[in-house]
Amino acid sequence: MARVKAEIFEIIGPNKKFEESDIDNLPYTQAVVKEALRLHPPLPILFPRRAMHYTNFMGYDIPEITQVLVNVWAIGRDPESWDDPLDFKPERFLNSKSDFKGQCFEFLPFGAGRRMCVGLPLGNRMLHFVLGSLLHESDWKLPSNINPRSMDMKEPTFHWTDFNITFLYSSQNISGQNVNAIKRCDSI
Ligand code: HEM
Repeated sequence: MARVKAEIFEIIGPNKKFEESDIDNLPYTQAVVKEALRLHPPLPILFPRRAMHYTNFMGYDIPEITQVLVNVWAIGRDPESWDDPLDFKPERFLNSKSDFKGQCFEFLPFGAGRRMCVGLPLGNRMLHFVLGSLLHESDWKLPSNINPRSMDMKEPTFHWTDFNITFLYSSQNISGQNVNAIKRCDSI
């Protein structure tokens, strides 16, 4: 928080209001927003997709009419893609090409493909604008009797190994399909 504040004060100064046009000049603030979205994507599982026909994807058989759920929450914490995945380290996004425009498959807080979030430009701007304005206008402190280390910031959710992609079957499909032929996709 101190580093974001320092960056905002250096670029904007104490008297001017935070404006959307300032966002492009705040790389560390952008990295903080990305790191928050990596660890805490507001939509942890993307909207379901359905395979229109049989396909083989990276060696995995996906029968027709399979619903595919992409677990963005787990992908964002996958140790194969991220160093120290559970640590909040915005620096990992500085000088990195990793972005959430749907091309970096290890980082998909707005989804990807045809059904990716149409509100990305607005959502992205608002996150920076709200965070930036709150930090620019006010000093934030915990009450004196609260210790940051003792605060429970855990989310009541599953462990990353539970699944990265799950295949569900409609009842009409189960009867006709060899379910055993379908492998679990642990990493994408
Ligand atoms: C931090 C802000 C936001 C995040 C993280 C977010 C995330 C997402 C995600 C993950 C999806 C599903 C994409 C997929 O399945 O590939 C989605 C879809 C969608 N989002 Fe957002 N969203 C945000 C803000 C917004 C805003 C501000 C709007 C509208 C003003 C919006 C409108 C939509 C719509 C309409 C869809 C459905 C698109 C479709 O099915 O074709 N989102 N969003």
